[in-house]
Amino acid sequence: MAGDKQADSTAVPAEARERHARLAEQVEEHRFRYYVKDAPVVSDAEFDQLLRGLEELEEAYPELRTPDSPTQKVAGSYQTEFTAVEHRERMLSLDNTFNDDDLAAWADRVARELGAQEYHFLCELKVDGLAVNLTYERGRLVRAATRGDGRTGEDITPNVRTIAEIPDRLHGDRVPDVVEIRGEVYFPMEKFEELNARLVAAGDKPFANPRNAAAGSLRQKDPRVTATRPLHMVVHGIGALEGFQGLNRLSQAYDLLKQWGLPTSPHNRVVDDLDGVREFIAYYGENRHSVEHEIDGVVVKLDEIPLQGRLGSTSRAPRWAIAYKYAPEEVNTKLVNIRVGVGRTGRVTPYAQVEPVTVAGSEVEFATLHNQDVVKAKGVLIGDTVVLRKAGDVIPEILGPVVDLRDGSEREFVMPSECPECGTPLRPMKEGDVDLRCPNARACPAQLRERLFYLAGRKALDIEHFGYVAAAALTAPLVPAEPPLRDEGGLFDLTAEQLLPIRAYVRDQDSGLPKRDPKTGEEKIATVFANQQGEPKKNALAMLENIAAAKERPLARFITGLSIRHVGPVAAEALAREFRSIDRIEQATEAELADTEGVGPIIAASLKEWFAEEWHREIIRRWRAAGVRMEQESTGEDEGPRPLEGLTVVVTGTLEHFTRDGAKEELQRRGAKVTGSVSKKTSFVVVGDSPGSKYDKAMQLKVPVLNEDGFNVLLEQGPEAASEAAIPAEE
Ligand SMILES: NC(=O)c1ccc[n+]([C@@H]2O[C@H](COP(=O)([O-])OP(=O)(O)OC[C@H]3O[C@@H](n4cnc5c(N)ncnc54)[C@H](O)[C@@H]3O)[C@@H](O)[C@H]2O)c1
Ligand SMILES: [Zn+2]
Repeated sequence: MAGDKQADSTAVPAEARERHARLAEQVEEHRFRYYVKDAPVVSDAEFDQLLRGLEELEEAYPELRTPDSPTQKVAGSYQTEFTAVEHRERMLSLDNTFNDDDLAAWADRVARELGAQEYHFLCELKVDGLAVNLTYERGRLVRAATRGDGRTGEDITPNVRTIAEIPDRLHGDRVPDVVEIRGEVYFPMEKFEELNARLVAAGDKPFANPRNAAAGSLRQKDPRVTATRPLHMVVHGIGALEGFQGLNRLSQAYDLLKQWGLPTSPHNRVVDDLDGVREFIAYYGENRHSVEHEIDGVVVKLDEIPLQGRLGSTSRAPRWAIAYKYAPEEVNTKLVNIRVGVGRTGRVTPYAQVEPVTVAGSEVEFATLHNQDVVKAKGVLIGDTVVLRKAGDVIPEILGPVVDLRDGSEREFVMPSECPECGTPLRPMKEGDVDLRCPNARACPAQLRERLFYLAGRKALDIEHFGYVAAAALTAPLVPAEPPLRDEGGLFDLTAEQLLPIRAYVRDQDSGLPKRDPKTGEEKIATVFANQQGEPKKNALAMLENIAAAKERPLARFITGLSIRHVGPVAAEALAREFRSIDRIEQATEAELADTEGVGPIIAASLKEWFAEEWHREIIRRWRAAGVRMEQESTGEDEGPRPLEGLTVVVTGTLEHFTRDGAKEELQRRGAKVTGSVSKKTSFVVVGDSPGSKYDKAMQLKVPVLNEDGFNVLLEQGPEAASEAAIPAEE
């Protein structure tokens, strides 16, 4: 074999030639799975890597760059179930860059080619969907096709007709004889989970991600199926154009497309130079998820259409445009196991343990699965290769399984019936709840650990040097047998002597599991608070000091730290503002709690339930005995007169000079009570723009209504003057 190749008169080593052939075959195979089956088995990043491998070989050995190399073609041409149709004008792909240097090199090339000509860059979002070509003749949609190999695509006209935002007829009288419109059909991320759930329930294969869902939904034999899918389109180019003159700028052409009724993108921007492009790239890098569709990058185009022609195209991509790709947010990895974790309110949630992968800059080993219904709906099996997505700061999630890689060894997840940490049978809190809970709230080591960690965390008491490992060590040590904390009550009584003997598992905060030594595989156990001489570690002393200092934290932080269901920092603030001490919250009636703005009936009921538990009240007593006040500090500014004492005010709608919270604060500072619903007892309703039903209710009940001017009168001159400034009730 090797001999044969050497006999070949070429300079390409046999090994390189073989590697090229192998890679080319792989690329073709993956393209087939991606473009025809709508079910790729590798991530885009892995695919791009293979393609780059080919390109690098061809750089080194240009002879390998034959016209039928996958690097020279737009995808491939395949036999499919659809009728083949020729595009009038070729549909091209785009050259990619992944960094600023390559982008600058492209811009330099453009500058060199165009010399002294003036030109602009048109920045667009790179929509992650599938490319479609719409042909309109005399304003009527006559054909829609996929890109195919760029010359010949698949006829999907009946399918495309089911997409509501694609017009059957172009509006206006100035429409061309013939125009090809290029764009991207996409599937909205927020509908994706629902679709997979439906498919799985019907026994069909789920999609691995929204892009495949778009392609798979559009490329249906039966257009009635397509019609049930929430597909959308964004147009981003023009192909053939007949009987129409005078298009000079692509950005202006888009305005025209918009007038014709086509769905153009609201995000396009024309900029003068590369710095403008960089700004656009940076902006959408930050705001990638504020857009209605998934994007995988930015497309930069030369805006001047005649100059585009001067730069021309290669066999696969225009030279006048370039795609800048963002770091991928999706990777493929193996779903090693599905475990369940117990949260601080006892909620038991399945989570995925995957083979560790790096995505969006961080290593991921765990992904959320929410509850057992979500696991079912996603159609994932333990052992599957899955598509994992990590978008920005959001917790990593699993999009879907790569069904085509199953080998039969995968197994279904079964929700355990008992708490993994305390063995208590799990049950829903209320009938009909999807979530299962461990009802052993007080003694379940997982719940106690999580509650304590939250109590010491940023949102609550913010105790430095009190992390997850400490929370676990204090509540469930291996030594001593009796843990220093049986619940949160003893937090402020901890002493150095209690800490010193503690030996405990070093637990991982994401999974709650003991960490393992990477070398031996054994679970890590540590003397958490003492050094080798048996003296307290610096951190341990600092922790104790910080615990003592935390006694002075504002009331709201204590309320937050109690892990009362539904009571987060916002509700805690509202409660602290209104009631000013933990005792008054305990003594308040459910109705009084519910009537507090920012609280409402669900939280009110939850508070009542919480205070009904004896051991909960004991926590408060012990904290108080340790010197914690849990009362709202009166600051200097709060000491002022309280001219609005006794009034109950509702604020609704948008005010011009106050935020809603700002308005509330002004009222409360003057002693008024602010509530969320209008009743006969309401003294005033302050209305801004678009006030809605509360305004109607106030009018109905003849409660005085104040606009922003009236509100200022109330703040500055008091209730009597405000009554006169009220909007008269309609008769
Ligand atoms: N995972 C796999 O197995 C697999 C296989 C094949 C291809 N792929 C992926 O498909 C992509 C390659 O496809 P490609 O050759 O179409 O290149 P591309 O997707 O990188 O770029 C070209 C396409 O971008 C689209 N596009 C989106 N927004 C646009 C805009 N504003 N202006 C112009 N065009 C816009 C157009 O449809 C155009 O055809 C890569 O992301 C690759 O990873 C993946
Ligand atoms: Zn438990």
